[in-house]
Amino acid sequence: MKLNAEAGHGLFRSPVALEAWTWPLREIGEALAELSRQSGLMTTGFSVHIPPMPPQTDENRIDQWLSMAASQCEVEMEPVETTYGEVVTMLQSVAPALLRLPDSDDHGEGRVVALLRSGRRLRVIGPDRLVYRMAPVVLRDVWCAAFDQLHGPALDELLQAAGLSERRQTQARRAILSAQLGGVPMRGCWMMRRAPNAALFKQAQEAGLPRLGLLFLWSNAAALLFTLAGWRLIGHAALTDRFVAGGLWAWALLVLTSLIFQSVAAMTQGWLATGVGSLLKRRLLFGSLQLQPEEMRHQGIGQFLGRILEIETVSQVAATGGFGVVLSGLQLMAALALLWLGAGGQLLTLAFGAWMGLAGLLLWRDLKLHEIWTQMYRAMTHDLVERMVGHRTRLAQEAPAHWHDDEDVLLSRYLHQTARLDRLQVLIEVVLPRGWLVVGLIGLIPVMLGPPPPLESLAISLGGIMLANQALTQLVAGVSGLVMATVAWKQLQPLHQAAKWPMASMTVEGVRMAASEPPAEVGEAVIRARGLLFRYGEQGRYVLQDCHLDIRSGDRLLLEGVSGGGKSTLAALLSGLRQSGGGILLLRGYDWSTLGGATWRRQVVSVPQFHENHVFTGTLAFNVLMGRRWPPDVEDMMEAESVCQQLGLGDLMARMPAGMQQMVGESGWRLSHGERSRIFIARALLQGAELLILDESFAALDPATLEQSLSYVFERTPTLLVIAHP
Ligand SMILES: Nc1ncnc2c1ncn2[C@@H]1O[C@H](COP(=O)(O)OP(=O)(O)OP(=O)(O)O)[C@@H](O)[C@H]1O
Repeated sequence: MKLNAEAGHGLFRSPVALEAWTWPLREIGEALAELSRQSGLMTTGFSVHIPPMPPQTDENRIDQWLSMAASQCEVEMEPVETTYGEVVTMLQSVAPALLRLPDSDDHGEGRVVALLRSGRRLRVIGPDRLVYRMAPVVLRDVWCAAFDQLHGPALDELLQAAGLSERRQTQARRAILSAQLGGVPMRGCWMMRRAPNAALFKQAQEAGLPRLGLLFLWSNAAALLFTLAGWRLIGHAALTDRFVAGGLWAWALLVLTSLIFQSVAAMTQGWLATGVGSLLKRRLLFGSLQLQPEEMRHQGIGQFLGRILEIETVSQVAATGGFGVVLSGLQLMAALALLWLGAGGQLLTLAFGAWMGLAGLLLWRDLKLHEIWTQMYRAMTHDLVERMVGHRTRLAQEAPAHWHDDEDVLLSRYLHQTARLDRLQVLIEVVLPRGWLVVGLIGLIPVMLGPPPPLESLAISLGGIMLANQALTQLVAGVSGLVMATVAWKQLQPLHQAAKWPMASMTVEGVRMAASEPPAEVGEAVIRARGLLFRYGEQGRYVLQDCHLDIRSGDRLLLEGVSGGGKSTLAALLSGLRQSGGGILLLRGYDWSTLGGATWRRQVVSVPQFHENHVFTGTLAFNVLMGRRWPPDVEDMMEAESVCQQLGLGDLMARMPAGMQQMVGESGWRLSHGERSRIFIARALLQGAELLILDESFAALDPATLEQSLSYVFERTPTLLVIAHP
């Protein structure tokens, strides 16, 4: 197949075969590595080689392979969906991206396009690492070829019969197909982004923040310079008593130019604030998702909530405080220059330097007091949330007279600290800027006592004193904001640090195994455990000791034992939610570090006990299809509905007005204990794992529903381990 792509950077312009600028599907990992290199998103010098993907067409597995390849290349691939009618618009903005073409080439194998640049001319990277340029419609035609071929022939006949020229026919064909198929969803595109755990500065660079910062600095400096020039002009005219029309025009022009620069600075400030805010939020949200559930529990929900609230402080106050400080820095420099040039000379400049030193000391003290105050404030939020969560226990356990004792102590300490902080704030916000005016005027007294200075240099000194006062006011406001943001940032450190951890562990071997190995044959070893050891914490007693276990494909096992005997702990080890403290644990012959956590957890799925599991606020479909690619396609939805029906949830779905799209969870449709436990089972079944572990999942079901659900689970699961009490 030949298409009108141009090779190189315009070196030659002959039509190039499709095979030259598209990659075989099995080399999708290599295409991704090359794309991340050429787009500049991968910064490490060494070359990454991703082995060929085992042959397959399953979208989920291709997704998995891509995620693995992306994690090796410091990027993240996000699936993008569009519609037939919007393909060209999407291609013009989606790069860097990978596009999977329908399996229609001569070898019956799918192909992939590595889209490097979007715009009016697309640039794609071929397997020879050369860049090819083409119009968006060329790629559109290739991507949509399957649809066009389906509907095209009948249309072509009609257009030929209409007697249109060839060019008009092509245009009319595209327009009619767009109108007919405009809403048809198009999948198979993945947008490439820098991984959220990449260095913060790199992400800021990508968002163009340093450039915006420079523009902000530059426009403010220019605005200040033009304002000072305006003052100079008008001051000179006033002192020499020489007002001329030309001078007034020049002054108006200077003021107008300064206004223009101020507007640019204000606009840039807005863009910067939004950019910094969204960057921080994205980063910290990613960090919070990286935390282990155990860690969150250890910190408590109150501490966690307090931290989340701090995100808002950092993103809002850091930006506004930062702008204030930058602006005041510029004004301070200008004020120092004026003070030096004016009648006050060295003495006044030194006095201002000393005053700045005092300001620095007070602001440092402010930072320290603020830190203590924020810790108290967060401890109170933590305490309040914990008390709200456990208020019934408190009502039952404590005498009414003592219900609020601890709160009173916390509150009085907090108020004491607040009063100290308020006193310091008065000093900083009121005394510091106004006090300087007094000091500045006193600094001029020696000048006034000597021979009278020229009026112009006296005016410059006065201008310098006023400007320094303005700069101090600005500085105080800016630094106060920065102090708050610094303290909040310290609170957010655990989230920020967590955002630097490597993403969900995916190894080449693990993904290759998941993508290529056929399901285990009946009787083949799935799990092999030898001498497993486990205890909670460093000091606790061993919950599992010298544990041996073999699970083979096709097994239906029942695990019974005394309460607290370690059954759920074993399930957590087998499903990769916890790591054993010793012994050997193999999944189909591979250990944890070879397979990587992501593959392990896909192969063994566990439904934990009721209190450890969650129905999320979202649709029923979302809750049962969480283990699959989202958004789901029609087949996923049909399968999910059928699984729910088979687990006896048909009645519930019939009662729900929106069926599978009904909102469930905290604020949605209320579900019974038994309904929730079957939603958990459906979620696990739909993940299609090799081994399913059900931990007391049937406890809330009546005998008939239990039998129906159990026989369906038997039917669908290759290997099953059920934990139950006798
Ligand atoms: N997160 C944890 N931190 C510390 N100890 C724990 C933790 N989870 C469980 N344990 C302890 O480990 C032991 C085994 O608990 P596990 O939940 O595995 O038992 P089980 O056999 O599943 O019990 P049951 O049949 O009552 O559900 C118990 O003594 C329990 O107190």
